[in-house]
Amino acid sequence: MLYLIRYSEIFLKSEQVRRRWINKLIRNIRRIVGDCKFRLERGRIWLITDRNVDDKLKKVFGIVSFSPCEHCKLDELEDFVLKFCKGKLESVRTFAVRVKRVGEHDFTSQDVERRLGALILKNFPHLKVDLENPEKTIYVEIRNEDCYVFDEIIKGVGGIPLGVEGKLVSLFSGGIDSPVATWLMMKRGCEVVPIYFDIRPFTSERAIERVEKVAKVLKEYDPDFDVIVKEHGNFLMKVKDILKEKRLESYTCIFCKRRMLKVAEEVAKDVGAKGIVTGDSLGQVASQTLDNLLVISQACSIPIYRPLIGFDKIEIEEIARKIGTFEYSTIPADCLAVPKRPTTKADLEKVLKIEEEFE
Ligand SMILES: Nc1ncnc2c1ncn2[C@@H]1O[C@H](COP(=O)(O)OP(=O)(O)OP(=O)(O)O)[C@@H](O)[C@H]1O
Repeated sequence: MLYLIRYSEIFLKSEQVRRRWINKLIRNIRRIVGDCKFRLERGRIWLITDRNVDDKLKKVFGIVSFSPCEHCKLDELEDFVLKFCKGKLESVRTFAVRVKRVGEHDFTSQDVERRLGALILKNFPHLKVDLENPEKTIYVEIRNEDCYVFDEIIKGVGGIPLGVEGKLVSLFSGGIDSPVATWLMMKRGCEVVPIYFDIRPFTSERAIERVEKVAKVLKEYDPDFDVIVKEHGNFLMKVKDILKEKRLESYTCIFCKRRMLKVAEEVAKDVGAKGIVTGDSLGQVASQTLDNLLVISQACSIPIYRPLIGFDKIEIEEIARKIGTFEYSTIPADCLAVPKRPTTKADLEKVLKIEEEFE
C-alpha cells in the first residue's frame, strides 16, 4: 500500500531543524509501523508498505493527516481515475474532484478538475457535482509526471515528532489525569519516562494492574514507553506515623508528593530528562490548591510541567477517551493514606522542619 503523509509545523522551521524533525518523524513511523519504505518530497512523505497501517499511523505524533492512495503516470490519469472510482461512486449522489499540482504543466489544476469531473459524470450518469458539500471527493495530486489518487483524508494525531524536544520524566499514577498529561507532553515532542510510585499497602493490587494497562496504551504511541516502579509504601507508612504524632495528618499528601518529586528528580538526572510532568489540575482535589502546589513544587529544582492545570475534569476525560486510556484509568485504585481533611494551605516552613527531622 501507498500512503501520502502530511505533517504540519515542520515547514515553519529552518532548513536544518526541518531536516532533523523529518528524520525523527520517519524514525518514529518506522518504530510504530514496522518494516516499510519512504520517499520524501517537499511537504510530503510517501510511505510504502505491504499492509494496511491506518491504525498505526494514527498513533504517530507529528502526522496531521494521511491518505491511502494509488499511483499512476500523468498520461494514464483519466483511465486510472475511472478505474479508481469503480465501487466508490455507485452508492452516492454527489461528488467533487479536487486537484493539486506541483511542477511545470501546460494546464491548471482547475482544467484537470473539470476534465475529470466531466468524465466521471459521463460514466456515472446518476451523479451530480456538488463543490460545497459532496458525498464523495476524489482527490488527485499531480507531481510532475506522477499522479496520486485517493478518496480519504484520515486525521492524524497532530503535534510534533516525539523526541525532538528532548526528555522528561512523569509522575505516572495510571489514574485519569497523569496519563493524559504525559500524552500531551509526548504530543509536543517530548520523550517521557513514566515513574509509578507503588504505595502498597495503601492501595490494592489493582493499582499495579491499572498502571500496566494504561502504560500499554501509551506504548502504542511510543514503543519505548516503559514504566519505572519506585517503592513508596514504606515512606508513606513512616511519614504517617510521624505526622500522627505531631497531629499533622492533614499534611500527608504534601509530604507524599514532595517525596515523589525528589525521587523523580534523581531519575531525571539518571536518564537525562529536563523536567517532571504531573497530572495536577488546579482545585480538582483538596491537595491541588495554589498554596499546596507552591509548597510541593519547591521539593525539586528542575521545572515541573502541569499541562492540565487549567483543564476541567470533563475536558481531561474527553482526551483520555480519545487516546484510549480512560477505560483502564477508571479501574478503582484509591489511596487509603489520604487523610479525612487534607490541608489546603500548606506551610513550607513547617514542612521543611519536619523533613529535616525525618531525614
Ligand atoms: N502513585 C503515584 N505514582 C506516580 N505519580 C503519582 C502517584 N499518585 C499521584 N501521582 C502524581 O501526582 C499527581 C496528583 O495526584 P493526585 O492523587 O492528587 O491527583 P489525581 O487527580 O488522582 O491524579 P491522577 O488522575 O493522575 O491519578 C498525579 O496527577 C500524578 O502526576
